[in-house]
Amino acid sequence: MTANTAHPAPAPPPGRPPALEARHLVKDFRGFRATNDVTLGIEEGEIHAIIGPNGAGKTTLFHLLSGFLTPTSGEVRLFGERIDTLPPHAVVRRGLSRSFQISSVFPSMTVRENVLVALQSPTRLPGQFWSRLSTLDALAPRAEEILADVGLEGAHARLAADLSHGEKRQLEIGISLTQDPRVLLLDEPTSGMGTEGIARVTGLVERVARGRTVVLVEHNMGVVAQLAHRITVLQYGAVLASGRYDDVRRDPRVIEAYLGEEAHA
Ligand SMILES: Nc1ncnc2c1ncn2[C@@H]1O[C@H](COP(=O)(O)OP(=O)(O)OP(=O)(O)O)[C@@H](O)[C@H]1O
Repeated sequence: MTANTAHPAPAPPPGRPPALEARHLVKDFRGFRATNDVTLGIEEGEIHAIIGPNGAGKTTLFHLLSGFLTPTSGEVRLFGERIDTLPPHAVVRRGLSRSFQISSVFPSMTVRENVLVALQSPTRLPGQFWSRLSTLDALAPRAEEILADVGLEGAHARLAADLSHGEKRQLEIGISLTQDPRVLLLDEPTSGMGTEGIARVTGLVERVARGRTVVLVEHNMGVVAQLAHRITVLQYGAVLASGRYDDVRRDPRVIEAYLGEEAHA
């Protein structure tokens, strides 16, 4: 398996801070250290995969990076600005959006309604939870655009409950895009999918990554190899290795800890 050659890793803009940065992040849960001194810089325009065995701390790191958990110590910075002290909605306003491993889709609404509700969420229209119909009309073209971006243009009138698992993931990514994120965090976007769904969502991530920074947790190493410019391997909450896919997969510590035989392929 070879690394992402379709688009080379972007060169970090000189003098600019990373898009997303963790500095000495620590998270303790009642004495258990789930995140152990994680320092990590993700450059603007990069697709960065976070991998590691079950329980390695990937989801906890995601929660910390997106403001859903407050670190015990350390810092998170978005384009140089500290965000670890901000609530999640304030982090979204600054340009970071995430999708969830647990579905965030409203099943009893249509696909289009799900996107419209997200478009008029309080993070976009402060002080209003449910806007007037005229506002909904104004948002309709953007909703159609997002549905086309995620390949659901033909499904806008269907109930979200009736979507396939893969289509739900497409819709979740669409919902994340309503916030116009500069940095998009995707938690296991291909989990539970067959070959066809994996190929569709991988292509979708490639598309939405254009002009954005994407960080994803992903177990499927084929997907990681195809998408990621750089990867970070977590083990016991700490960074075991971080760098270009081809370099990291040859790191003997990574081979021993995680990749196993696949790394020799
Ligand atoms: N709220 C919590 N309270 C106590 N322990 C927690 C909490 N959240 C996570 N942990 C523990 O922290 C460790 C890391 O969990 P985390 O879910 O971040 O790992 P992961 O790499 O995402 O795992 P998986 O691949 O299975 O999703 C695990 O041992 C988990 O039991």
